[in-house]
Amino acid sequence: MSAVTYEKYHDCVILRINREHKRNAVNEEVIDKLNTFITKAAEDEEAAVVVITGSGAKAFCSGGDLEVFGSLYTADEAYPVLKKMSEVLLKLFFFSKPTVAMINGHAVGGGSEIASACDFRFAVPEAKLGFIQGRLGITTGWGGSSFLFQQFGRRSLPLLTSAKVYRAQELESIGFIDKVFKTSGEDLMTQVVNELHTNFIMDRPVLEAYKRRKLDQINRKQLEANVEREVTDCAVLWEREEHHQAVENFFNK
Ligand SMILES: CCCC(=O)SCCNC(=O)CCNC(=O)[C@H](O)C(C)(C)COP(=O)(O)OP(=O)(O)OC[C@H]1O[C@@H](n2cnc3c(N)ncnc32)[C@H](O)[C@@H]1OP(=O)(O)O
Repeated sequence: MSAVTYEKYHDCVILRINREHKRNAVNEEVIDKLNTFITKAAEDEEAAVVVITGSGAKAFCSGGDLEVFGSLYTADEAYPVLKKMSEVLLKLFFFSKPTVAMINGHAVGGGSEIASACDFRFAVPEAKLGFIQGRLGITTGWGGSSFLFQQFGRRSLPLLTSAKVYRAQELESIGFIDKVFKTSGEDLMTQVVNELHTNFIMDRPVLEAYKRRKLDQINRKQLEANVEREVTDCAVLWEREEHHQAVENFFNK
């Protein structure tokens, strides 16, 4: 099965990361497929909204695949891989239609960065989200904190510096998550589509025009420069022993 699937539910496109056995961790195939499918969704005239989610009930995304990313040792090795994913998330951030992260379980590390690049965040009641990169001796490195500051302002810093994992309800109470569904389960995508059809004007040209108004507020060149600095900072921290030890600890737990 493909590492990411492109599914249609009426006028919604669902991009689903399909690596449940690794809690939907991101490897190179996920990066490439997300890139391809974001372009496909932009060209899809039926699609009004794009939803990103993970497969299974346990995780939205557990961040970078630590087996793949763990084999990168130096800053020079880490930089191009971090950069590649940051370019995909920039493309998602500047996507022409509204985007939703449907957080169906844990969203940690890079998973929280994907969620931060979306316009809206919905979650199941059991979902948890954390910018845990600090616990691994690194920072966000896919643009996640730049997207977070852009959308969430000064309330962003505590989420990053704590490196804590938060419950969906806590994040809803501070406005980072827009909607926590009452139940999870197999009909999750039906709930998402119902939510969109109840609370969104599902008229693609109208939604695209409002998305343009949002993006009009943003200095794209500045945000791209911020993301570049974030990638570089993370790559520099990457080669520290603290980081390599934390990755080793995860696999030895
Ligand atoms: C550039 C990237 C920046 C980053 O993303 S840094 C952050 C990297 N991510 C992490 O440190 C999170 C690691 N994962 C976890 O903390 C937990 O797996 C998580 C998401 C809370 C889910 O917990 P559980 O549901 O109890 O699942 P579990 O730990 O037993 O894992 C099940 C199987 O999945 C694997 N897995 C989970 N996250 C992974 C990852 N990121 N990379 C590679 N493999 C990963 C894990 O090793 C386990 O595999 P196995 O079944 O033992 O073979």
